[in-house]
Amino acid sequence: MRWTRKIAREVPMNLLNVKDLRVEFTTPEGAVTAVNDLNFSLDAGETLGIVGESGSGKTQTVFAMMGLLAKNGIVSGSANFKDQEILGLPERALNKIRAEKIAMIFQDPMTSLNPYMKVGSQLAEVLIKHKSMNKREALVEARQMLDAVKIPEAHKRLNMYPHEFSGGMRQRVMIAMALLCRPELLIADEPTTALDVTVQAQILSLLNELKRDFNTAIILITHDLGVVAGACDKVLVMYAGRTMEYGSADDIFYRPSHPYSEGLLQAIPRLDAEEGALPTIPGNPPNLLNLPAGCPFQDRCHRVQEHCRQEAPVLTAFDTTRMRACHADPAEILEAS
Ligand SMILES: Nc1ncnc2c1ncn2[C@@H]1O[C@H](COP(=O)(O)OP(=O)(O)OP(=O)(O)O)[C@@H](O)[C@H]1O
Repeated sequence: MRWTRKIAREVPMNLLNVKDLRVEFTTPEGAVTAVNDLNFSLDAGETLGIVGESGSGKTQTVFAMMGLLAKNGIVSGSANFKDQEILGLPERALNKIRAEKIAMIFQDPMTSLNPYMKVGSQLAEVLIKHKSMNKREALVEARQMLDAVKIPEAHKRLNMYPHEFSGGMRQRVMIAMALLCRPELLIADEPTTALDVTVQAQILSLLNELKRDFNTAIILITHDLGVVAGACDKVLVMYAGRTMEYGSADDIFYRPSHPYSEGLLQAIPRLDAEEGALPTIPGNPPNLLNLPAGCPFQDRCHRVQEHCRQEAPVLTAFDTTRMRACHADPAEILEAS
């Protein structure tokens, strides 16, 4: 009996399996493949960072899973959440999953909060609708959740409107709202981008704490590789809709094996850096309507070889904990890090 319990604790429960996820948009100029055969998985209580510059396909990846693609989007592949295929589920079933099992928070909390309704009523409404609570019970639970996300004087805040909160506090309210139904997965799309650095750090540390307390798995979407360092267990680096590197956060942060990850790392502001412009990766991401033959990163890659312009590298296991899509010698990149 004791042995069974021990095993149950040690073997993490697989929560989400995404296989060959592909998103194509039909546009007057032609088809745009925004997400190109993506594969990743997530265990209960684990945090995955999806990192890449603007337009790399991060948001469309999760939109596809959640049934939120624009009308001109076509999705294929598979997203298996707790042994249920969620791609292509009817709206009703998706609504239930979105309300109770997989919650989402975005960069701008005001897009999800009603400016004309007190915060307490908005939180309570979720519980009345999805947990069949009465208003009194719901307000008690709402206050407890505001406490959990460390909003001071939560009892007073219940009676305030969203505009009376600071940006960081509003993001905490959104996190509280997202966690009310105890989702098993929280998708946070650039949750700290609009906040200043100190508040950003507080929100990330809050997410870490909540993950531990509620055992919620998190997909954290960001363009800033620095954000994932302390917050994520594993990282998927995306470029032009494709996986460039996928592995443990420690590996990618401390020992990147892809030139694109190297570039993202160099673009992280460092406290010990001399003053001056932050290095960015020269050039711009390619036009998805007109991708070059070979590797999509070739024109911006400082390790480009002739081969890269002819043949797209295939995503291949590189060591036991990661995969990479690159023709360059990983040993050279590791040596430089
Ligand atoms: N409805 C649409 N029709 C055509 N192309 C679209 C549509 N929606 C998104 N795209 C394209 O899909 C690509 C990926 O977009 P996505 O929103 O996933 O990027 P992202 O990595 O999340 O970037 P950001 O950080 O700027 O949000 C972009 O090139 C975008 O222009």
